[in-house]
Amino acid sequence: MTAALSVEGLEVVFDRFRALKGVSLEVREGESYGLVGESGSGKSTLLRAITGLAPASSGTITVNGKVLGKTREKAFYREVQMVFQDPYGSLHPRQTVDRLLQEPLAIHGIADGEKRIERALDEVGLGKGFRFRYAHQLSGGQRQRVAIARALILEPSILLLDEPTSALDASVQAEVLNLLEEVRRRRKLTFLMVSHDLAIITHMCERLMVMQNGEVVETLTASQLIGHRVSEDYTRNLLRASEGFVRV
Ligand SMILES: Nc1ncnc2c1ncn2[C@@H]1O[C@H](COP(=O)(O)OP(=O)(O)OP(=O)(O)O)[C@@H](O)[C@H]1O
Repeated sequence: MTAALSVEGLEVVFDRFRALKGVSLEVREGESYGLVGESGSGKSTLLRAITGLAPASSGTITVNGKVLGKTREKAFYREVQMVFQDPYGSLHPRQTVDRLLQEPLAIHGIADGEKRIERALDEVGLGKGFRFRYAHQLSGGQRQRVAIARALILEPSILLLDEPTSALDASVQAEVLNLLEEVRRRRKLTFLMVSHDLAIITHMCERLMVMQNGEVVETLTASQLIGHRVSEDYTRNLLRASEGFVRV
């Protein structure tokens, strides 16, 4: 299978702090790939470097066979979209859902906006009734659905998901995770997903990478993690720390 996304020797330095120290990974087309590791290990920085929000000082990022340059061209965002952790911060509260969805369409000069907006709202389980509501009138779960609709509206092939449900209540979390999984299957999307919750990662992802201090510790399949067939003590400790998961 071809790689949808590959990262080779990626370095990110903030002032003199090396947040990523030569990270490599390969995500296959249509795969859902997880990133785990304790807080500060560089998971978000990796997603942000892919989208151009964090400065890569060296390394190569390839998306659908195309090596990215220093800056992201407009076309990149039609291939890759990101969903952030906090649906309160990522959507302007005083904008209507319609305006939030129109914005990327206008930037990319897309003509069949009406159809895309209706499809996206249906797909995320909100429907037309939500189109002229303001973001501040929505619950956290509904906001995250709008954020997902906005990510889908340009019909990307890759979604980068940074803890997409950790700001939500447990019951809403499951609904949003199921929605993401449905959308992935329907649209044959590739996911690269960060979560601190190993149960979520093993539920959603086929393979995963464990990170620590800006480096790759090991890569595993979900079933290796579930079966505790891990090579590194760091991963064993992560498993131990998520005790609920260990008991399963
Ligand atoms: N813009 C920035 N300027 C300076 N340091 C930064 C910046 N962004 C991230 N860092 C640092 O880089 C390291 C990795 O941060 P990152 O957010 O990628 O970790 P993470 O694994 O996603 O953690 P969490 O699970 O808490 O979100 C941290 O030490 C963080 O303080």
